[in-house]
Amino acid sequence: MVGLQKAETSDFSKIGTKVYNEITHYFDAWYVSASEASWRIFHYDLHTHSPAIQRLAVHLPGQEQVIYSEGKAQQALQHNKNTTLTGWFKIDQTNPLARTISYNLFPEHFKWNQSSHTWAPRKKGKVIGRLYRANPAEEERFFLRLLLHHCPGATCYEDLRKLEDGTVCTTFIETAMRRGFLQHDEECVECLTEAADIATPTQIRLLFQLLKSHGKNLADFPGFPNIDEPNISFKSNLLHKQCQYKIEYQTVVADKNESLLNSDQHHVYQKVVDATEQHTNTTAYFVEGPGGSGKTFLYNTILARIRSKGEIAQAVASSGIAAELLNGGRTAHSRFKIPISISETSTCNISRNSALANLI
Ligand SMILES: Nc1ncnc2c1ncn2[C@@H]1O[C@H](COP(=O)(O)OP(=O)(O)OP(=O)(O)O)[C@@H](O)[C@H]1O
Repeated sequence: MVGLQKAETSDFSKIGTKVYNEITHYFDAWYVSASEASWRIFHYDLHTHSPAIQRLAVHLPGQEQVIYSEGKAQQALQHNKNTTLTGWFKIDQTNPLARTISYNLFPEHFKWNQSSHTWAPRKKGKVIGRLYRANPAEEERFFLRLLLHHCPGATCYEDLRKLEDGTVCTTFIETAMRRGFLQHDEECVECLTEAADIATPTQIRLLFQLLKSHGKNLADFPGFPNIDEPNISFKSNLLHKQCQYKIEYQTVVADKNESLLNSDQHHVYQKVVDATEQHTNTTAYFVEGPGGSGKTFLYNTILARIRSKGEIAQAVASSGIAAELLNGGRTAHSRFKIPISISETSTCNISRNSALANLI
């Protein structure tokens, strides 16, 4: 389904000198495609979520979130309600079945009542539980989260710190260590694997820094690459993306489309493809034709042919809508960092050793 597309009509030079209401601007110039319009007319779901997910609080004793109006902090504290975690401790005190289920699996068998802030046995529906994320740098909270995955039946925080022989540890870190949850660095591997899927590059760099500060490297964990390898070559993300086109697929597309080109299209196609083969040729070609005459089809055929040779072809257009129609297309402003307000002396904002400079 084609999503919402914004037709830009405003005068960008005025941004900053007058009040710019981005939301009004968005709705005023809102383009609804035919497929989206029919989707909305038939009231199809815009998004679904299956199975439902119950988010589970993970907080240290007395550190749960309390929401209060200004000046009513004391009252809010007195009437503080259970969180999903303290509610789990409570039901474990009275319900023998609840005591057999760990916190992360609890929503599959028990239902959280949002108004009474209590758990009750689930009668219908499939719901899975997800504990809020904790950063390893938070230490105690991180290890509490770890213990909550493995220790069913806790009726208070102290129970979570209890060892099998009844000894109560002073911290969650100590409990996790003594119960053997950290023996093989498995938690670190899990943490890195999870980070690879969901963390931002900054968060990943922080994790890497944390590993280094403990004298470890990725290569210390099975299945992770040794990034100290001297011969390893790193491509920038930009370059990497451009090299990801599958040559076989691009060849099939180029061959198929080439056979369909009409004589005018074929004439331009041959000229441009021949020019790309001579790498010193810097000729600019302009293709003109009425709407629907096959210009975009021609561009995509040329792009596929160049990419089928393992070479890089940058597809750019002056508007987002036009760029969408080109395979791997971007707006020229975005790709080449062209300033929005330009003067005679404007230049593209590309620094010398950047990934973009390298790509170009
Ligand atoms: N040689 C061809 N063989 C088969 N289909 C073609 C050919 N050329 C164009 N088409 C088809 O014709 C339709 C219109 O072509 P296209 O979108 O490329 O035109 P355009 O000139 O870029 O239009 P506009 O200027 O409105 O963007 C598309 O569905 C395209 O796939």
